[in-house]
Amino acid sequence: MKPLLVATSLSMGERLAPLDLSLSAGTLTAAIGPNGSGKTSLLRSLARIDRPGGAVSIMDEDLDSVPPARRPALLGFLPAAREMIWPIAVRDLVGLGLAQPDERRVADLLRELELDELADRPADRLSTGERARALLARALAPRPAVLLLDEPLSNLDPYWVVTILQLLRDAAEAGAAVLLSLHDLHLLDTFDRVLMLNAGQLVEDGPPKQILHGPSLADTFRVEASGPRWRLRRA
Ligand SMILES: Nc1ncnc2c1ncn2[C@@H]1O[C@H](COP(=O)(O)OP(=O)(O)OP(=O)(O)O)[C@@H](O)[C@H]1O
Repeated sequence: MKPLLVATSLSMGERLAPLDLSLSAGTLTAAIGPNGSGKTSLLRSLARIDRPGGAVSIMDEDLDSVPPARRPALLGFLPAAREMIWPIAVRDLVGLGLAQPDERRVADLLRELELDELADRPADRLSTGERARALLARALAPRPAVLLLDEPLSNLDPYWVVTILQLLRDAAEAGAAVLLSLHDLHLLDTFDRVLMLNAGQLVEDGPPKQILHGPSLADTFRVEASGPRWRLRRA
């Protein structure tokens, strides 16, 4: 099947070495790698933020030239930064993701993410995890073809980690391609595909079992499995 997203010669100066990448409908992909390895740079270059090189198309539409009103249907992006500058109400924040107002969609997401009671609260007065859920709801609102999410599971308690992973699986089953970055390697078996980055290079691309049990994981992360825990890799 033809991929939903096709990126060619994607790059971001010294932060990300040139790479080609495609993402298929119905798939959940995790980008992993040590701090500073290029996960955020990969996601931002795919979303065409920070003046990246190369080209990205979604459903054959070049992201650099789609009209702004078309973009929400193609791409949902969750940045790593969760700070809110404006005291915008949670309900309005979620609605910001939509090209057309849709009160029903906003209400459904507020309920699904248990934000109903916070709907009228300014988003800068939420806890970090509540704000993460509100920002994720904004990204999900237009049901974009591709979701690019920078550490959507950080700051979430276990209930919300499991719930959000299920929501993202539902989005994939409805036809989306989902790519997110994460640090918790114990969650990898939930994914269809794993991209492993190291020093701005894509060093592995494959199913989770292959990456988790492959030789480059310990070299990349400088840790190795020791029962259910990680320990520093032996020299
Ligand atoms: N705005 C920037 N300008 C220049 N270099 C940057 C910028 N942001 C990040 N970098 C550098 O680019 C490299 C990749 O950073 P990036 O944020 O993509 O890594 P990451 O894998 O997302 O890291 P983390 O796990 O710490 O969030 C790092 O060497 C970082 O210092």
